[in-house]
Amino acid sequence: MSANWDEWVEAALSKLESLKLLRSLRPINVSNNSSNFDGHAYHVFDSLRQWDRTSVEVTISDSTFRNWLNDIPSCGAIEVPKGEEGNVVGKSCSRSGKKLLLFSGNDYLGLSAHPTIRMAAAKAAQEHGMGPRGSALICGYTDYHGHLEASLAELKKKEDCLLCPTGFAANMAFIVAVGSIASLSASGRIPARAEKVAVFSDALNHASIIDGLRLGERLHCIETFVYRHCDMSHLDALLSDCTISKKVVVTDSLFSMDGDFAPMTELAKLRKKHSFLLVIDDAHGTFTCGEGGGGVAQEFDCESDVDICIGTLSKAAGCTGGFIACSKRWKQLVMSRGRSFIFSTAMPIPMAAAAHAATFVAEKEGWRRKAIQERVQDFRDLTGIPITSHIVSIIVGSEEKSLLASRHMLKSGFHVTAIRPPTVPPNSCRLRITLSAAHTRKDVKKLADALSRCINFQDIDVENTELLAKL
Ligand SMILES: Cc1ncc(COP(=O)(O)O)c(C=O)c1O
Repeated sequence: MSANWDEWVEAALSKLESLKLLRSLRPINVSNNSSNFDGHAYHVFDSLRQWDRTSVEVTISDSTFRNWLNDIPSCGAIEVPKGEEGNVVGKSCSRSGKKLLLFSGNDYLGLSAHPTIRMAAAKAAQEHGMGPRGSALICGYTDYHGHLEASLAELKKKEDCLLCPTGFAANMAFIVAVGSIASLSASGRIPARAEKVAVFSDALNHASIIDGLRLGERLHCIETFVYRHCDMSHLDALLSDCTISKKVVVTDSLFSMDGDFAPMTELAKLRKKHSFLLVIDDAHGTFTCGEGGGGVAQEFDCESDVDICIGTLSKAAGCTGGFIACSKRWKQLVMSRGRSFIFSTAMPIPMAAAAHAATFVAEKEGWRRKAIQERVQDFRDLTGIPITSHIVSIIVGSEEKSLLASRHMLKSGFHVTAIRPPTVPPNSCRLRITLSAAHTRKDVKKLADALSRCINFQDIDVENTELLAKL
């Protein structure tokens, strides 16, 4: 991190201390067995097992299937499939409904059903229930949370880590906290322009980053500069023109809707040139990328160039929750100023226990990352589409075309969602396909066959991964 940023954080913390606004975590020890956390209790496996299929095989009722085909809006009431005698599923009746193969979830390693992770959650629930319910600053933070933070800090090669209720909350908390540096150092009540924090944000960043920036602007702390997607010349020019000294660049590391990687090496070079704080949202890269699952920065060998790594436990870890891996001083600042952290209940103990087990399993079961890469290669071989990650974005254009394609896939037995505005810009509606370690080559072959009946693979626009729909 640039020396300036260290100084600004120190000054903000001193100011908070003088105002008696510095906050602390006070872990409550609920576990009397620290061996819970050293990995001894965790079993790992060396290949795909039957339970992994739970994360990609689902059933929906016949009426839900019909509603989806006809795009009938629903509030999600679940219709319990009935057996011949009308018994509830799980008693004596057979399960009816439509079986689908999911190519739409974010459980990239297939860990949500892993026995070690189930066991960790179940054991913690048996022993502690949900644990103390309250914000982490009041009574919601336990030794389970502390151990999870330590394992995530180690994974991300950072000094420390702060858990948040979700990844969305983590991005909001960090951005509001970084903006608070402007208000804490301002000479007047409202920061003057030069005292603000200039945040440079990729045009395709996740909604939680955008909302955090909107809030920071509303609080008169942040001025936002949006650079064209992954366009480093544009970013360089914006940075060079900007007279605000406190500069931050924030980017998704692997873009959730497009499946492309941020240009990490170029970002690291620009960071040296302009001394900005580099913040990445590694929601889709954590556990899936890098040799040990350390994420996109590990994959691109630039972990030390990333100052702050934000992530989620709701995707490849198969759990839920968010985190900010950073220095101890940054952690103190976010704990004291990040409102979506401060004013929200801490994650339940079983979830912290499950995520801790998932962190361990994800690192040890490296074959899962290899399996994802193999599925990516299978998809490339079968379709000729030069995808670079496990998130496949097939742009079909209009909303109507994307819905037709998604309906065709549904009829063929695949859950592949059509992504439409406001998630993506108008006329760039797409099919978003996600590949997981729980998929087999056979699954990808069947998917490609079904896709080939609604998409012309040869008409691909490689630049935009854009395809012409046959429908
Ligand atoms: C890039 C990115 N960041 C953050 C989030 C939010 O994570 P969570 O689902 O844990 O709130 C998501 C999830 O949709 C995401 O795709």
